[in-house]
Amino acid sequence: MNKKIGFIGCGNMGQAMLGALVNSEQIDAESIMASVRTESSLRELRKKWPIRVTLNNLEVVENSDIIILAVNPAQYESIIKEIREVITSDQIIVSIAAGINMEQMDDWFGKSSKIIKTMPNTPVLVQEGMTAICTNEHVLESELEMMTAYFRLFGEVEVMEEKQFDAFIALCGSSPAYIFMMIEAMADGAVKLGIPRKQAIRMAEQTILGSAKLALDTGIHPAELKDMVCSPGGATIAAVAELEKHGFRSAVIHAMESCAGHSKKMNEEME
Ligand SMILES: NC(=O)C1=CN([C@@H]2O[C@H](COP(=O)(O)OP(=O)(O)OC[C@H]3O[C@@H](n4cnc5c(N)ncnc54)[C@H](OP(=O)(O)O)[C@@H]3O)[C@@H](O)[C@H]2O)C=CC1
Ligand SMILES: O=C(O)[C@@H]1CCC=N1
Repeated sequence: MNKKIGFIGCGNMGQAMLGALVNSEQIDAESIMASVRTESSLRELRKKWPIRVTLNNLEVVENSDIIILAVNPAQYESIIKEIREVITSDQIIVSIAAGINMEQMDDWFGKSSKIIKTMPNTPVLVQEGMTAICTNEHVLESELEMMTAYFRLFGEVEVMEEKQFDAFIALCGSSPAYIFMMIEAMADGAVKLGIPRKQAIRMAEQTILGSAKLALDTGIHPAELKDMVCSPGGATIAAVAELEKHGFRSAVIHAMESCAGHSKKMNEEME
């Protein structure tokens, strides 16, 4: 855990990863450097995190062993073309972008750079992330092991084939948004039923956390856990019937298809 880590771009996802690294207390914050585009983001970063910050992307490259590209997909091509001359063959480049494949990145780098493609999610900030990871052929097995260890600081990590990434984005990269919508909707329902908003949000959050933990810790299939809540002729099955009537599960499945489809389309548009 003694590598120098650089972030090029450090917004929502970059700061979730940065926060996890700093909070892990296994990485010296002084060994982390991040660049952003605007003065206002630079000031904000400097205020929030005890790391080195800059507006110069090349300075990040020159000061890092591992370089995380945490800009939006539309910026990838220009950033890669900006930094490729100063990247050396032993530096590791980490992509976190949706919709950009490794072949495309190889092409933009135009040389044998070591690329690790990942898809993290925002729960990495609290070390409960779920990250998928794959590499190009220039990354050694030992380097993949090292990077997996770094990603474990963020939560769970799984090596996956690149062709599964669009589906993984729908399942884990984007899904915190659906879960937060669920929390918000449950809180709205509770407010409608007379519970104050703040209390309702906290109770909904704890219930979602507890349900996920119950499923993970027991290994019981979610359908069975659902059945265990539904007492015969009881209140829960009335709610379940209503959710089915409004296509709850179908809405989730279609949303995920749309998410994965969009990610695939982004890939095609970049080619
Ligand atoms: N948000 C999420 O939950 C997830 C996002 N991702 C991926 O993470 C990446 C970033 O997303 P997200 O964090 O949401 O985006 P944000 O818009 O929050 O952050 C983008 C960052 O890039 C910086 N930036 C833009 N242009 C440049 C430049 N030329 N040089 C240096 N920095 C630049 C911005 O700086 P400034 O503020 O100064 O403009 C900002 O810090 C995307 O590729 C996305 O696909 C992956 C998984 C989950
Ligand atoms: O919305 C996006 O495209 C990114 C990828 C996963 C989460 N946010």
